[in-house]
Amino acid sequence: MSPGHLTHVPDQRFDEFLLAAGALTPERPAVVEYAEGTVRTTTFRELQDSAARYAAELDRYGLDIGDRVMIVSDMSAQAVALLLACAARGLPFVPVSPEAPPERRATIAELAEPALCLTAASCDATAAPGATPVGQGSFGPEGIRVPHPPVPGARRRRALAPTDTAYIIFTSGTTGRPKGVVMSHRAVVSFYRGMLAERIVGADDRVASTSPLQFDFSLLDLGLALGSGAALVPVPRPLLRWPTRFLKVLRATGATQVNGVPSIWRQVLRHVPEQLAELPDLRGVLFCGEEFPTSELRHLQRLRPRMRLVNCYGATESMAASFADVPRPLPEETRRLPIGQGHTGAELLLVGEDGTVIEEAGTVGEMYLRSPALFSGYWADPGASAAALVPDPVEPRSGQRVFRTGDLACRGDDGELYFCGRNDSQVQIRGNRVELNEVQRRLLEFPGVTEAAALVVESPGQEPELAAFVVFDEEARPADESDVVAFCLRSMPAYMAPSLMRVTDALPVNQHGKTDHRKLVASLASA
Ligand SMILES: Nc1ncnc2c1ncn2[C@@H]1O[C@H](COS(=O)(=O)NC(=O)C[C@H](N)c2ccccc2)[C@@H](O)[C@H]1O
Repeated sequence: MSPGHLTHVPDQRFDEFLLAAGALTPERPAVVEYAEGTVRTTTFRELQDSAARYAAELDRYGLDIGDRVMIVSDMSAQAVALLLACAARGLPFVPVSPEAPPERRATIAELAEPALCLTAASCDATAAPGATPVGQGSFGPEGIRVPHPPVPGARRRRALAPTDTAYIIFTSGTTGRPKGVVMSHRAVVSFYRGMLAERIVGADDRVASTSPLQFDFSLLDLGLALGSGAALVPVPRPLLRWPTRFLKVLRATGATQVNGVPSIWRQVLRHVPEQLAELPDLRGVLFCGEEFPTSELRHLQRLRPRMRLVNCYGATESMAASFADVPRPLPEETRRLPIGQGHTGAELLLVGEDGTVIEEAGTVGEMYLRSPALFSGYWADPGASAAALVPDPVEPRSGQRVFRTGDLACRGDDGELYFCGRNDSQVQIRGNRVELNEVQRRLLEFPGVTEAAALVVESPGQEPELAAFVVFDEEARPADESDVVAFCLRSMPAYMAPSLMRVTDALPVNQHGKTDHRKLVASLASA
């Protein structure tokens, strides 16, 4: 966008944006689903009708603008219709994956206090422990069923504003409690518009989505597909683990674009590269969430040299921040991928420890994001919100807030930004955010554990792994390592549970008295 030139486009709700392009072509496919060998298509007209039916059913419960609806489901045509219905009624949706353990769902419900918790009729997620039946229900092709509906409260709102909340995504939090990222209709639609300016897909594309609904990557895929008048192809999560079945879904649905974290390609590249090379329709891949190992990226490029590869960088606090095409072919000397400088309408700044903006190439700084797509704040956490949404370092007097990403980067000679890691204890496991402090706190809750450490172990060509070390009280009988892992899995998603667990007599400390992570990692090698 040229400086000073703002095109006037009226604010749209999340659902209005997503249905606008398809309204011009109502008979075209909006969602293409694959189940047990059959492909089922939902047109834009059918999707709009389903959303309208769900919205009318939601009206029965007398909910007010801002009342939350927790949705436990994988991505599907029905789930998309329900997201659209909630948005049309100003009801913030809180997406939770059926894979999330019941205790995690209970924690999110405790924090978000949803008026309704609707579970997809097709999924057998067990009820969260201690959940009261009020507001618990299901949704599916037959509609919404809530056996014990909530009693309507007094209405406090008259009309929805663009700054009202479209959704809240709960992600790993440093305090050991999930953090709720609150995204407004204006923020999400601003991001979607910035993303569409990158021309990643067109109306004839079919965008395969491989992320769970509770990961905002799935919402990016939804906006990229429907916003472009293209079709969304939800890839059934269980099939992702089988490379041949994953490719079979792509072939059967005619997917032309595949979005996902880098690790979804690992097994395909390892076991069935020739099948990937032969896929007839695939012409684009977008990845995000963590760095794509350059060796694997080169392999992918060799197999499909004409395919466009887009590196998407960003955090849930703005859905994403930038897009950068991977150079084709990737030069041999390339060690780091460019992440771009901010999508259309957004700007990534590099800021030094002294708070000044860094312009020169080669100097590492922390990325701050200026964007209309910034989140409203963390749910019920004004302190964390104020620490993340800070005064504009270029002109603090303006009152404009920018997002402190916690990510380090440096500018190349080409002016491009290159990711250089984090400045805190947040790590990415298979593209998912993990706060090591949250894992550590959970380990310390295990009966008898007196000390705990969680860290990430990285080895070339392998996925980063979570390692954990626990020390038991002398009087306590040390538990089996597997019991400690199971204890973590009860309250956290699988990607947050340590895959390397060690019971040890003591944690080594360095000269500052801090846990010596290097020695812990070395102890794994010697074991
Ligand atoms: N392309 C990258 N290279 C390298 N490190 C990265 C990259 N994309 C994120 N990250 C890292 O992941 C962190 C964000 O983690 S997160 O909040 O869980 N969100 C995500 O990972 C997904 C993110 N919301 C998203 C959703 C949809 C499309 C793009 C991005 C960033 O702060 C970075 O540290």
